[in-house]
Amino acid sequence: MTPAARLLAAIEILEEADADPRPVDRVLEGYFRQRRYAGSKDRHAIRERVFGILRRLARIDWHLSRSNVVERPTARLRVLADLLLTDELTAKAAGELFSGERHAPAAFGETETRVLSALKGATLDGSPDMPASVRVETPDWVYDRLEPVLGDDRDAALLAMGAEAPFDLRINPLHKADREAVREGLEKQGLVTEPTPFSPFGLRSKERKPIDALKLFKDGLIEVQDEGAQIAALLLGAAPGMQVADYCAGAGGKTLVLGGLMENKGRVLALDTSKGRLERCGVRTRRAGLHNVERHELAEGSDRRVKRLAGKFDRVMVDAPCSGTGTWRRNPDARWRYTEEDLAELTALQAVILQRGARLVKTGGRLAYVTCSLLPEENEGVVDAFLAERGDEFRSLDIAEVWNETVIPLGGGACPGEGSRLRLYPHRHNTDGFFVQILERIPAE
Ligand SMILES: C[S@@+](CC[C@H](N)C(=O)[O-])C[C@H]1O[C@@H](n2cnc3c(N)ncnc32)[C@H](O)[C@@H]1O
Repeated sequence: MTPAARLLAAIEILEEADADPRPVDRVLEGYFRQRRYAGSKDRHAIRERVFGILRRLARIDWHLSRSNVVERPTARLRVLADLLLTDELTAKAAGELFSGERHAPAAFGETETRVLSALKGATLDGSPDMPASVRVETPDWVYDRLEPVLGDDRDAALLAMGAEAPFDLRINPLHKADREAVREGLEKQGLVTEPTPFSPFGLRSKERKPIDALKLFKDGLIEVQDEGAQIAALLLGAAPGMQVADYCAGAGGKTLVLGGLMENKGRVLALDTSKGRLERCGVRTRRAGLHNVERHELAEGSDRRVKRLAGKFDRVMVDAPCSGTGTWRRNPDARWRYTEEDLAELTALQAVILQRGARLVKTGGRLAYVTCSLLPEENEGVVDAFLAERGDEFRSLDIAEVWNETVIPLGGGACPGEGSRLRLYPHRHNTDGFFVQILERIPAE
């Protein structure tokens, strides 16, 4: 494909993504499935442009709105503005790409020509009057809420959220494979990795590569998983012989860690409301060689089976649905998916889910509340409200103690958590943003 054809593809994908509620990754997959002629270099360049524009969206739109020419930016205008502001192309060079020839974007219309002259000489980050929240690509309602948790670190955290995430893999704990041997095996397949600093099962690559065709993957030895998610799962302390519930198991990212640590002894009950995700969880647990994972699709409202299981579990993971503000590195479009109004709905759901998960914990058992959100409302807000109501039954554990007693030692020196809470951030830990708090059902005197 020519550079102009790649730009046309980026415009089409951005248009589709605007009208499609699915994550942009899925839109890209669908687009390329219908265009098999696009080679790997084309796909890479198109993905870079689309993801790059999404990572720069607030700044691009700010420049466009300041031009006073357009009310609502279109995909074409965003691509054009990106060429001028980021690639710093001249109007003439941009015009050569928007040539209107076959497979190239149509030639500029009147509005676009006016935008070209309004943006002349401007660069993406070169305007001192750009508001701070725009500079770090964050909706105002999120930016304001992060001040109390991140203080002076807020902009550094959000800028780190704008970078591409490293490609983290996890070795299956069940196989007790030597991490170095797996690392060497991957290197022979052309994937260079290094051990992650905290998780003893993690390997990290700077390069993102499909692993589905690798024997190590097909044999269930490796999976893709951010190191932060690995840490969150490890901190629950699942061990052989335990009864463990994974509430909100989804496609089983954390289930696989819990089941692997339990060496197929005891039981993991994977619960979720999504049938499709639980099916994917089944495929993954089979590939991982786990026989002790049972899956159950939760009924809407209160679930009869879960009710009967009250007080039966040694460990319960509540990996609650959330705004995903901690995952913006890999889902740049997620920044703009949720609104302030959605937050109230999410926190109400999280409170209900925490209550339901808590019901399953036996006396002396543990409950992990985990989100991949940075927002205090979804994290300590939910746990504090729960403890205010049920503080006579549950107490928070000191996160450093939990970290230190984790059966499989975590690396990276001292626990980066404080008090009862662990917060992981890309700018400090090079993980996605995560929140973890571990509660214990108070044993009888
Ligand atoms: C953060 S994701 C879980 C990710 C998963 N634990 C992993 O590690 O791959 C949250 C999950 O909550 C599920 N969910 C949404 N509403 C729920 C509810 N009311 N009860 C239980 N699960 C729910 C979603 O289907 C989604 O799979």
